[in-house]
Amino acid sequence: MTETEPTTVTAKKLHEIMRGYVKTALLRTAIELNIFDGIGDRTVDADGLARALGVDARALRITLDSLAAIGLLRTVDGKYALPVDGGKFLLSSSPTFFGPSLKLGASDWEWDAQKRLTEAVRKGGAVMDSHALTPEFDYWEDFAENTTWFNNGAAELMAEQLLPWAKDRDSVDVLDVACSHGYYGVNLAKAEPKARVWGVDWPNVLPITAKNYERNGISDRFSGIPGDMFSVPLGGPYDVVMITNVLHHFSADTSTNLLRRLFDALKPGGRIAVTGHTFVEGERPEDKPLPYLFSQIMLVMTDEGETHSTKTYERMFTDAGFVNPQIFTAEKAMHTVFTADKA
Ligand SMILES: C[S@@+](CC[C@H](N)C(=O)[O-])C[C@H]1O[C@@H](n2cnc3c(N)ncnc32)[C@H](O)[C@@H]1O
Repeated sequence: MTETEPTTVTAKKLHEIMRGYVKTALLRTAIELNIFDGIGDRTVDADGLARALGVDARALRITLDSLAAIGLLRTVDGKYALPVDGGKFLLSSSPTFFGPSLKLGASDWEWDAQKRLTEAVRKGGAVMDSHALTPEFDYWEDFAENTTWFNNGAAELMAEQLLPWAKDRDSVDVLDVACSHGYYGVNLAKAEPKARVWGVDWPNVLPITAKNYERNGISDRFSGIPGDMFSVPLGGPYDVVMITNVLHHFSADTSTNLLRRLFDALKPGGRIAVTGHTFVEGERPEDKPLPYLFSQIMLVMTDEGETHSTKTYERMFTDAGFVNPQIFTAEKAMHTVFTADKA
């Protein structure tokens, strides 16, 4: 590990961190009140916008100034406009509207859970009554409904890795474990007409998956397997097993046991495809914060989950019997894609 500049702490930095929740509240409120849609491509004054939105004018002026202070609006001669290119993420008409993500990342559940972080650190895991490991947890319905475009980059990257390999196979039967919205299977099935997908998830989530397959015109190639991925009969054997953004809910040992079960569901010569946040062992959290902050979310959501390193992923694959573990990253993908084969 190389020596670098020592981390400095200033009162300003502490104030910013301490009041980080104010920024979360501002973003939530701006979306809930349709402030960005209300502005659109115009430059508006606070009083007019307050009338249009039916809110208090003084309170809105304060909120608009605060939104400008954190870079989510621009002020022009005392009026307000969206930041340059802001509409891409801030307008509900945009295909990359960020609003739905707030139902997860700024949800009451996540907020309440982080308020109890101290308890979670004392205990070593989730303290909320319902959490990621609770069967039919309603947060997973919101996840399936609202994890929109930002999963697509990794889903595309995974399909790009699987398609050339799948092209010459007689069948492409896919098991998508903990499939949620189903985008990973949808992406593959849309590009590979032979692909048929069986999706495992809790019974309250699978109707949302089915709707997404229907929306994409491929519902005839999707079947749901409702139940607990650790115990439900998985059917098969399959050519491909996917398990995306799930292994970080568990310790490496529990994940390896699950991978062994998935290994058994694959045909010889089959392939497993996994995605997740990860880090390279030896890298410093200071240099690449996201995977470490994601672990912090897993800490309050699960009993033993955390972001696994690339080395841990490789070890989990080989301990579960897989060969040829590979890692793929791309600028467009927020998550890393891993594949490994059943010899
Ligand atoms: C973080 S989401 C991942 C969803 C999707 N694969 C993705 O990459 O975005 C976790 C999913 O796992 C499902 N899940 C969690 N525990 C499960 C279990 N024991 N059996 C079946 N599904 C489970 C949840 O319902 C949820 O849909």
